[in-house]
Amino acid sequence: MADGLALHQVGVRFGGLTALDDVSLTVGPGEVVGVIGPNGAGKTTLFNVVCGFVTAHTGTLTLDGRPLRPRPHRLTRLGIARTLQGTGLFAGLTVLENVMAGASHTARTGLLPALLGLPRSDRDERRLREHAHAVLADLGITEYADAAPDTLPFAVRQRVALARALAARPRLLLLDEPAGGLGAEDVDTLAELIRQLPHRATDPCAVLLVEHHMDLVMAVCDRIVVLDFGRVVATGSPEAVREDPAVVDAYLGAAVDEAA
Ligand SMILES: Nc1ncnc2c1ncn2[C@@H]1O[C@H](COP(=O)(O)OP(=O)(O)OP(=O)(O)O)[C@@H](O)[C@H]1O
Repeated sequence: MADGLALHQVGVRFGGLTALDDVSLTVGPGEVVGVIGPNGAGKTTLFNVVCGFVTAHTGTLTLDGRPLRPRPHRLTRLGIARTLQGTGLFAGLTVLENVMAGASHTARTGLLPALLGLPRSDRDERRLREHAHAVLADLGITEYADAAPDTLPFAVRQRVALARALAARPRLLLLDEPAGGLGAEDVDTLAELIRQLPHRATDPCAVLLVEHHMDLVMAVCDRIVVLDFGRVVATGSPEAVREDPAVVDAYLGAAVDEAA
């Protein structure tokens, strides 16, 4: 069975409403895969299934061929990290501390030794701090290390949220609408960053990107999965998907509905 993440015929219902129906997709190592679709197509539900916020009623998930039953608090231990809509940064912590929190599961000592200030927790903290600094440098935001997140422009906060996710050294990064609230120039910078992720010298990772922003998806994805009414209506390269009549139909239908 293939390496990476795979969803096999996943279905989700909310009461009488079918949010996902028979959805299959894969994200292999080194791939950037995008999920797009009009409003209500099921993108957020799919993201939530992979994060473990929503349980699939039918179908299965696998990671490297092994059954995956995601739980939000256990994702990083599986090598999966995520960013959510908005930045979700801790307001009481500095940028550096937020990024350290992203990697804290790698610390060998638990909370108690840290609170008691035991030597091993000092070593752990120094290691986390150095790693967090390296990730900030990698993303070009070292200058904000000591700042409080809520004093920073939104685009920088987004980047800090990404740094926090990357600090966990994921093999797979899940991005939920990372372009939301960004201007055109910031979207271009983000696109460049996402494209690099699978090719980084240290800790390269695959990406599953759920996103409204078509230009971003077209610019960064190797493969795009198009959802409409909870079903996959097309899968392929950006070029193939752009030309696919089912995709044009899905978006045109949505545009006509909105106009009405
Ligand atoms: N917790 C829930 N309870 C009931 N219905 C839900 C719930 N979450 C989503 N839905 C419904 O499931 C369908 C898919 O919603 P979802 O949010 O996944 O779509 P989406 O593609 O992310 O939409 P958008 O682009 O507007 O964010 C919609 O009809 C939505 O109203």
